Amino acid sequence: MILELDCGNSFIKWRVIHAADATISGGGIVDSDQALVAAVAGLSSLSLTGCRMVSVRSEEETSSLCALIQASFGVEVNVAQPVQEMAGVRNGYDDYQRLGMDRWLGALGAYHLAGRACLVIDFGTAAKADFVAANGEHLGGYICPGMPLMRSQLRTHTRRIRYDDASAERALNSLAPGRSTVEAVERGCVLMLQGFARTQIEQARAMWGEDFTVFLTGGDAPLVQEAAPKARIVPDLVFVGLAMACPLN
Ligand SMILES: Nc1ncnc2c1ncn2[C@@H]1O[C@H](COP(=O)(O)OP(=O)(O)OP(=O)(O)O)[C@@H](O)[C@H]1O
Ligand SMILES: CC(C)(CO)[C@@H](O)C(=O)NCCC(=O)O
Ligand SMILES: [K+]
Repeated sequence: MILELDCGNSFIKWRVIHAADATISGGGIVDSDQALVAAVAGLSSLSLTGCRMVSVRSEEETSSLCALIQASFGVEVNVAQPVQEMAGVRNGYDDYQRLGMDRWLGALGAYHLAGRACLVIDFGTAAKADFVAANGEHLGGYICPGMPLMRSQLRTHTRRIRYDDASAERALNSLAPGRSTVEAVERGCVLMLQGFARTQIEQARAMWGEDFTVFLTGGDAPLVQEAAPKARIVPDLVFVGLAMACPLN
């Protein structure tokens, strides 16, 4: 069994797959290293043979999590590293090491799945878009605040925007003009994300006509789905790229 980890800025997504056929025997989302170890250890009949990880965290945080995994489960951790080119995709950054590894693996996974030009839009703590041309050239992308960051900036920098998580969730049953603070903020931020998605799709269309595939991923992808009706929602897109970047046997 292989432990797969996607360490984002706010959450760690994990899953355990069987090495032979890649069937999934467990997975989840946790908000700390300790919660990760507890959740993985709680899987029945766990016998890990390896671990692969992508991290956008600092070197220190990443190596301390690797040490914890090794101490807890006795497996080496294979951490995905930046490269200029892999699986037919060429990194488009001036300095390829600066491109976020979650973005790079998402682009690898998408191009592998689509086999043609693709646009990957990932709605996590940050929202990001990446363009890969039909010949595998990564053209670059965009980064902007995701839902959690937009929300918290408004809450932090205004005196009178205050609401709890439960009312935030209720506010998203519609996108009609808000009639309360919580509705106005939550729906306004969702419309920002949808506008981001629509603009990227327009740009892809200007370059590629209709010959491209849109992938939506990240925890907040469902909020944007209606703005991208033809998109494929692939929650585990980063894991697809991770398996390509860190093959284990
Ligand atoms: N089951 C879930 N657990 C945690 N967050 C969730 C869940 N479902 C949806 N979300 C939402 O997903 C968002 C976080 O997305 P994600 O986990 O992709 O971010 P991240 O990987 O930490 O960030 P980034 O990829 O930008 O570094 C939050 O806004 C959160 O509310
Ligand atoms: C943009 C984030 C924070 C999204 O997780 C991550 O991909 C990252 O830290 N990237 C490095 C900066 C860049 O991609 O240009
Ligand atoms: K991530």
